[in-house]
Amino acid sequence: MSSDQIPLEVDIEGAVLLTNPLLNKGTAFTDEERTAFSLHGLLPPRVGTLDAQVARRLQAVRAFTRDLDRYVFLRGLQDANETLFYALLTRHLTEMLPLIYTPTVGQACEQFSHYWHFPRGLFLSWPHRDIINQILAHPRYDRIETIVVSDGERILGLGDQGAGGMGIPIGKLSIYTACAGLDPATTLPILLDTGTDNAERIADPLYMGWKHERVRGADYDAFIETFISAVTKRWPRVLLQWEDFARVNAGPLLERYRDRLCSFNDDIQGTAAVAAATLLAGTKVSGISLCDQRFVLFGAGTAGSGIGRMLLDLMVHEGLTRREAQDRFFAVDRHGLLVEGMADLQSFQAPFVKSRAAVAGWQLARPDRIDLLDTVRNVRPTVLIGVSGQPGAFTEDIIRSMADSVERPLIFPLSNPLSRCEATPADLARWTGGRALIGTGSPFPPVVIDGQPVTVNQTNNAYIFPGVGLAVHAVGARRISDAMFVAAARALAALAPKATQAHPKLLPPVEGLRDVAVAVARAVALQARADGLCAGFEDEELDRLIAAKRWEPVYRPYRRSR
Ligand SMILES: NC(=O)C1=CN([C@@H]2O[C@H](COP(=O)(O)OP(=O)(O)OC[C@H]3O[C@@H](n4cnc5c(N)ncnc54)[C@H](OP(=O)(O)O)[C@@H]3O)[C@@H](O)[C@H]2O)C=CC1
Ligand SMILES: CC(=O)C(=O)O
Ligand SMILES: [Mg+2]
Repeated sequence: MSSDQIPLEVDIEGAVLLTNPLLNKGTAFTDEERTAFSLHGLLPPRVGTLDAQVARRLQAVRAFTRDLDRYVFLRGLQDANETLFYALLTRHLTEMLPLIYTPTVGQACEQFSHYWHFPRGLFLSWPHRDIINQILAHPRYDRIETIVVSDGERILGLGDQGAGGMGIPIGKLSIYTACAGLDPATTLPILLDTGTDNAERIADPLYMGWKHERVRGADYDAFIETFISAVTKRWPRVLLQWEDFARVNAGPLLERYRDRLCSFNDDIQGTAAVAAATLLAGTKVSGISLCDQRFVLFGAGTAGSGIGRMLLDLMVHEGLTRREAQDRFFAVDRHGLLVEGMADLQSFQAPFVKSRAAVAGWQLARPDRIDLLDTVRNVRPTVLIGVSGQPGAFTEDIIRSMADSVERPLIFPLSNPLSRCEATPADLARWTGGRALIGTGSPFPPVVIDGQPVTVNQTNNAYIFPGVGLAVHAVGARRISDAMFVAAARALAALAPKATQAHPKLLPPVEGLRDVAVAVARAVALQARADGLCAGFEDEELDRLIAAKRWEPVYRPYRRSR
């Protein structure tokens, strides 16, 4: 008998059972179960199947005209019946992912206080900072193994959404379950509500968060310390993913806590790994090796610095000195190319700052500032990566200039959601005569050039974090090293479909994300073992360990607990 057929002991009945999303089966409760759990009369008489339920909900999702309505419907389904929600998601991943994740989740975070109808996850707010231990102590959280936490300050490229940022931890954890197969009963989305500086949210009478300007500095740090102390006390082996924190906090929080609990920052490390993987696959198509590329990074913040650091490490690993690797790297931020002596340089940007001598002979439009176009004209990059949240920043001039000096330019406008992307794939394809190898953070509508479909790779960290989490739980990793993310990147790059046509795919398709999670998990687990971060295991045990952590969205039979 497979584990899915072993009856589950259930101790609730009637309407209470039907309103428990982890146990509810809706119309799929069998006649025997309806008798055993006092469900007769509460459901229409005909017993249904999961397949029929999926078909019904798919029809309903498709009947809406607006994606935000589809999102609200799907969130309602998740709150009513998680098995059905995940069955729908996993069977129609390509169609559902943009609805529960980027781009739609961006709009959902902005509108959070307007469509909200049912609690999910935990809101830990500054006014309740003294009772965090008490809140976490509830037995309903006994099984928690994975947390995604945000403070809502940098939601995608949409800035501060305050409490509405909760949409992101919910969405990320849905991907953990759909792709990595983590049991939803073991996941917990958390929003740390330390106020918002978004004037629109504060002015909104329906805003549900703490209406107060953001707590900052030492008070903020003390709040996070209280939170982490409570988390590590309650769940010493938990995996915690930091998500969508502002630039000022993202890096420092990762560094402060990565040795205190098993945690990583998805925007820094997950994004770096997916960008590196797409790029490694791209080097095979362009024929230019990693160490021969010239990189321009637009947006030297959280994601940008993570991508930059991983690429530097990879180039050093391939044989360049750190200096040589840095010489191939140019980072443009809000005030232009990062050059020594500039105001507002951040310590995490240090590896990417150019000396004045390095840019001395450059032709510039203005003497006081080196913008992206100047940089592209002078560097003649082979790779252009955007993580700035600035729509339209990759202009026609910039892209045409880049395409003049490289046959297959690698262009990755990674900012989310669609409205924040640095350029549309259609424009990139047009301005480069279809030669660009394109990666975007969110899924775009298909592009056709000269009658040929142009591949747009969805270079999103959803290709990485599910596999990392699966590995952590499968082998009981205590901590997460940068090398584990490099292993994830290499494993993903190795899955790139063989490049046979003019518009090759650099990443496996989204419908393959479940297999990707397993392949990434294998590589990450092996690296965790090599780094001494988990107990030993035999190679041949690994597939079994991974499979044992995978929950499937199927209905198990129930019997009453005695
Ligand atoms: N595809 C993917 O998987 C991922 C995509 N992203 C996307 O990347 C974007 C950035 O995220 P993240 O790095 O965390 O955000 P950050 O705010 O940390 O970084 C953005 C950087 O861009 C800079 N910037 C702002 N305006 C300009 C401008 N006009 N020109 C050049 N630089 C500018 C910012 O400077 P300043 O702080 O001064 O404003 C900041 O340094 C978001 O849209 C996010 O959705 C992020 C993670 C994963
Ligand atoms: C994808 C993601 O993590 C972001 O845009 O922040
Ligand atoms: Mg993010």
